[in-house]
Amino acid sequence: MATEGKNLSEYDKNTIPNAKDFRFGIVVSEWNEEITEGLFQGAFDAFIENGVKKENIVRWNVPGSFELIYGCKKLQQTFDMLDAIIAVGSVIQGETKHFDFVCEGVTQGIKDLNIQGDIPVIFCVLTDNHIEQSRARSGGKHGNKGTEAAIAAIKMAQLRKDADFYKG
Ligand SMILES: Nc1c(NC[C@H](O)[C@H](O)[C@H](O)CO)[nH]c(=O)[nH]c1=O
Ligand SMILES: CC(=O)[C@@H](O)COP(=O)(O)O
Repeated sequence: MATEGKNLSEYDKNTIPNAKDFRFGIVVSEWNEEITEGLFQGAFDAFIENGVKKENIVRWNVPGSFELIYGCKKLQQTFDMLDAIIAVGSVIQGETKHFDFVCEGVTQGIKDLNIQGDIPVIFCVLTDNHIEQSRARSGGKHGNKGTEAAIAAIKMAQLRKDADFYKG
């Protein structure tokens, strides 16, 4: 189902693990700040609504979505007690193929961080044709992808905790 057929902000609270002891990082791209601030707020609010303590949420900013890769890598290394990280970005098609390379680079880079690192990195990067699509997905008619990302982060933090428990 495409985003068009669902609301990114809707979730069943009964399926969300207890997040009160989890610690999260959010790395936010400054490109398309109107959009990325909306995504950040959606994620932050969802964390608080699900019991995460404000003091357990750390935010770093990076210049653009391509820098999310390095920023998330350094956050993993610097705060190794984090339970999950969200990478927040907004890439909007321009006149050239740059959009394609930024989107592909960020996607592959964040994928690599999930393979190489031990802290899950959640992909909260909008890749839109125009800003109206971005607005619709960062608190507009389709909800907020930041909310969706926070829920994913909580679920992956719980999966990681369960895996470590079973590993002993
Ligand atoms: N056009 C967009 C960019 N471009 C900048 C790159 O992300 C990067 O910062 C630059 O190439 C220097 O390494 N970034 C976005 O996040 N969104 C865009 O629409
Ligand atoms: C995603 C981008 O880098 C893009 O917005 C840059 O715009 P342009 O392709 O017109 O240089």
